Amino acid sequence: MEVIAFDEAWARLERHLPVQSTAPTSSWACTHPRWLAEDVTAAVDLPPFSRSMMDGYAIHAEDLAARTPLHVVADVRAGDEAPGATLAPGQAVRVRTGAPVPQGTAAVVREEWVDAEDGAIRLLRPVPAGESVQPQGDDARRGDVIARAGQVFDGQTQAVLRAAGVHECKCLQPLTAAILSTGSELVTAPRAEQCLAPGQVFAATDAFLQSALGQLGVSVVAVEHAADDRAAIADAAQRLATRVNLLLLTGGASVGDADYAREALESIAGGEPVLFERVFMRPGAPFLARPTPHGFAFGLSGNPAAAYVQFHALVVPFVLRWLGAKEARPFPLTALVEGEVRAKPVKHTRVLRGHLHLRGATLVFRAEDRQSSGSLTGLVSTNAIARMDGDRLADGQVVSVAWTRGWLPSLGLV
Ligand SMILES: Nc1nc2c(c(=O)[nH]1)N[C@H]1C(S)=C(S)[C@@H](COP(=O)(O)OP(=O)(O)OC[C@H]3O[C@@H](n4cnc5c(N)ncnc54)[C@H](O)[C@@H]3O)O[C@H]1N2
Ligand code: MOO
Repeated sequence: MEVIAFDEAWARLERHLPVQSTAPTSSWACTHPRWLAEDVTAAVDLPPFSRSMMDGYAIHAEDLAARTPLHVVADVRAGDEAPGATLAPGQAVRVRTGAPVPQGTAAVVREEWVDAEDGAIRLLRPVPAGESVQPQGDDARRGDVIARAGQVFDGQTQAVLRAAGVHECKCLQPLTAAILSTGSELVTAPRAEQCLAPGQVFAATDAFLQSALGQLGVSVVAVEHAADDRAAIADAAQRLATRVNLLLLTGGASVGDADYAREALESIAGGEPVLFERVFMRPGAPFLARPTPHGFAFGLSGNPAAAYVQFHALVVPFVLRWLGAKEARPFPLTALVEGEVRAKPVKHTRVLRGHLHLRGATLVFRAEDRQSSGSLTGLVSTNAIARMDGDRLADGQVVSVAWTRGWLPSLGLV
């Protein structure tokens, strides 16, 4: 059986990225994150007109240090049209934040900097030219590129596109996924009164697979379980692979006589041959990948902790690239190791589960104490994985890492 290096596994995945179709996407409807398929240009100037950034008075260039009263000739609110007449020396126009300023405005002097009395204002201090005025097109001019292909299309990008008058853009289509956990020992829908029979375990893995895929905007349309039955697993794999883009099969990926994942993935009609079935990574060596007619199928290890590192180390960056995130790659960040980590010398790439946090301004990774593929409880506090290629990481050494818990770290919740 061929065993390939971690980097070779990623290289093969990259070479077999499915081509995802694009779809027009509204900037006015709330969606899960997607990725832009094309550069986007502003349809209007942003802001569309020169506007006041303060409640105050628009004044002429000759009056920036005026000592004599300025006559207030108009009053403009946000939503009003700009006054038709050009501002002349000696005049002021009362403006509210967001209101268009008249032609001839050199600055807006905020209310706190004037004495206003009887339709006139007196400056309490000189005002620099340009003060509190945002010129039309200051943020972007019509035709400027405001977002690029490969950038994320989420609420933040939608806000920019809307403001710049872009109501629709092209994004890559979102993906659908199915999870198929296999194993006759798995209890998948416990009732309150039901305990484990001898030899049984509660199915755990689909929980984090489903929630992490959801955070990537992948809709998980089916979560199924199959006993260790060759035909049942193959049938479910075929049915699900026809229905969704991404099939994640867990369990039965190893070499035992009841390990049917490879056969099941191979029997999916069409597509290309299995890209790999075993990777020099620990945990997570039994790891299958196969392009299918509708997308892709992975066979992850049955051990939940091994499936977790396989998923975050290779499946997540692959899915992100497939979704259109051009920059996605395994272990994209670096951190300093906190505490020494030692392991048996093997040619495997080890993937450590651990915790990323800030020490001052430095990102620091602390490995969980228990790294065995049989230990799952550490996942409650795990928020990252790190790559270890030798048998030792010294305290303070730079290590490549990946977040595994999305936005939670920035809230300090984990
Ligand atoms: N003779 C060999 N045996 C094994 C090898 C090997 O190279 N030669 N590899 C070992 C390694 S490494 C791993 S990892 C496991 C992976 O095996 P499978 O993918 O076939 O996984 P299973 O045997 O189906 O299950 C392993 C373990 O995990 C439990 N499990 C499975 N699914 C779930 C789930 N959804 N939730 C919770 N727990 C689950 C299952 O009960 C087993 O205890 O193979 C080694 N063996
Ligand atoms: O690859 Mo296995 O996950 O080490 O137990």
